[in-house]
Amino acid sequence: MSADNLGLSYPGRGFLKQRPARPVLQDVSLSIATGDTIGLVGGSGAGKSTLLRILLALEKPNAGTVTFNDTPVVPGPASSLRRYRRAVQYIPQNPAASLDPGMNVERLLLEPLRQLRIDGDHRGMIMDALQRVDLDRGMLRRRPGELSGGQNQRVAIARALVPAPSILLADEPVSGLDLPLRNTVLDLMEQLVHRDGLGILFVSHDLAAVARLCSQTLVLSGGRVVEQGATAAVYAKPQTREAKELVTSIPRLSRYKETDRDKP
Ligand SMILES: Nc1ncnc2c1ncn2[C@@H]1O[C@H](COP(=O)(O)OP(=O)(O)OP(=O)(O)O)[C@@H](O)[C@H]1O
Repeated sequence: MSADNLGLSYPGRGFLKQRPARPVLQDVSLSIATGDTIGLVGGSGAGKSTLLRILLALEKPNAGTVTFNDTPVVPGPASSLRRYRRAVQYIPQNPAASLDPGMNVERLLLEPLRQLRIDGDHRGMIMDALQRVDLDRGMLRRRPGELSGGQNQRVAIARALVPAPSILLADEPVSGLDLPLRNTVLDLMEQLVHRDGLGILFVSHDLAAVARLCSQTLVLSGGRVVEQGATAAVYAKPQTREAKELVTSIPRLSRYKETDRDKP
C-alpha cells in the first residue's frame, strides 16, 4: 500500500469560518509492504489518527492518493472496499475494549468474515486465526467477560487476522495496557511479522514499543513527516527538533528494554 503526497485541511467553524482552512496533513507519503514494520510517532495533534483514517479509506484527503496494488483507494460503498478491507486490517486502541461482550469468541471471529462476504471454510479460517494468536479451540464458546485481559487482547487481534490480511494498521494498540499485557501484544505482533510475514504500521506514543517492534520510524509533527528512516538511526541521532524532543521524552527507554529482555 502506498500513500503519496497526502494533504488534508479542515475548514474553520463558527466565528473561525473566515480564517483559511487549517492544514492537518501536508505532503505525507509512505509505503507499507508485507514484512515491513513502520512506527508512526508524533506528539498529540500531529495528525496520526487522521492519517490512519485516510489509509483506512474512512476519510478523503484534499490532496494526494492512497493506492493498493496500483488501484486507488477512496472512501465509498462497502462493496467497493471489500478487497481492500480484507487485505488491510485495523487494530484499534485497547483492542479488547472493542469486543462486543454479548458475543462468544466464535461469533466475534465470524463477524468480519460475514461483513466482508468472505466465502469458504469459515470454521477453518477461525481456527487458523485462533492458532496464530496462541489460543485454543476451548475459547470459542466463551464471551469476553469469561476471558482474561490477555486472552481478550488476543481475540481482538485474531479478529483482525481472520480475513487473512497482508497489512495491519494498529492505532496505539498497547496504550493503557499494563506491562505484562503490553508485552503480550508486542510479542504477538513480532510473531505476525517474523513468522507470518505481515506488514505493520504501528502508531504509538510508546517509543520504547516502537523501538522494539519497528525497523523503520516515521516522525509526524504538525501534519508533516519531519523525519523518516531506520528506527535505530532516528533514535540515536534525531535530525530535527521535533524528533529530538520526542526521543528525549522517553525517560527510561533502556529500562523498558531491560524489562522486556528479562521477562519470563
Ligand atoms: N473532524 C475534525 N475537524 C477539525 N479538526 C480536526 C478533526 N479531526 C482532527 N482534527 C484536528 O486535526 C489535528 C490532528 O488530529 P489527530 O487526531 O490526527 O492527531 P493525533 O496525532 O492522532 O493526536 P493524538 O495523539 O492526541 O490522538 C488536531 O489538531 C485535531 O484537533
